[in-house]
Amino acid sequence: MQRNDSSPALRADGLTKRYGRRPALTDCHLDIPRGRIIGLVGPNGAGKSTLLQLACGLITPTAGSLEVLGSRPGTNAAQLARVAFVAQDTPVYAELTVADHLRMGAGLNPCWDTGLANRRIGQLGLDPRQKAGRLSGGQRAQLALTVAVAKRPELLIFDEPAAALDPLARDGFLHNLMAFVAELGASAVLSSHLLADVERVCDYLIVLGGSRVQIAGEVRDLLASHYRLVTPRGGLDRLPTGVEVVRAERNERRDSVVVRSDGPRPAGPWSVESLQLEELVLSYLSRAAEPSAANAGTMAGEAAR
Ligand SMILES: Nc1ncnc2c1ncn2[C@@H]1O[C@H](COP(=O)(O)OP(=O)(O)OP(=O)(O)O)[C@@H](O)[C@H]1O
Repeated sequence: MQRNDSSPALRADGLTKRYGRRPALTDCHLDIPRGRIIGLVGPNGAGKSTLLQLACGLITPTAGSLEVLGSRPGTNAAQLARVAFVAQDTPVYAELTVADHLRMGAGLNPCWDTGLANRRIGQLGLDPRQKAGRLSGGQRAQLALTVAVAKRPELLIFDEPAAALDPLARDGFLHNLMAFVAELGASAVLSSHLLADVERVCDYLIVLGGSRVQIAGEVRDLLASHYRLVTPRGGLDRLPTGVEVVRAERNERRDSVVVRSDGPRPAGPWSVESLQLEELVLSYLSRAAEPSAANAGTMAGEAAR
């Protein structure tokens, strides 16, 4: 049941969540189109699970707003049916069999796709009579993915889905995730500490750090608008104007600055190096972790002083 609806997959406006006085998310703004696989990355305690739980309607914001597929999350059964959530550790019911999970999914979800669920279980080679508690970690993750996808949701939400899986199981899981998202024409958001996984499957990135969105955007655009300038030591004063310094590093021989700029890559007495996604993420996370940076970028020239 795919709706012809152009509202964003996720839209956050000043989204803030505090637990008591502890901020988990602070003044977050997001506007993410549909049809993306969104990678949500950030260090422990950055607020990733909090954002995903808000998106499922399991918790509510302290301030600001969040819309999922154009509606407030979890407000009614129809909205719940449009979103599938797989929590950390891909929970399944240990005493229920694989077939029980599918029966339960069919009973609880109005758009349940029995054909898809059975086909998947067959492809995975899972025995429908097997209790879920006796499945391997990889099989449990695949069962949870199957149940989530057979709902035929418009948005799939995964909290660290592949963290406990060995590389082969992870590879299979991610492959299936991409295939399902394409088959359903859905969007997906997954949090992960595994940047290589994010790089492989995600076309949109959110970096959370210190409870704030550090950067968000299409991966392709982010990689095009960020690069590293390298100069001999002391060369930072000669950076071009108009570039935002994300992170500056110097050692005895050279200065190196990761910058953001939407303009053309500047010519000058520096070399320009493209970034891998991992380097881009680490640059923002390093900046967020620096107390003096106050999470704000500096413009060219300021960084060198
Ligand atoms: N139920 C809760 N009660 C109180 N504080 C909480 C609760 N849930 C999360 N927090 C706090 O909110 C902050 C964000 O936590 P969250 O679990 O969202 O981070 P995370 O990025 O998912 O971390 P991790 O990568 O370790 O899973 C942390 O400081 C955490 O201690």
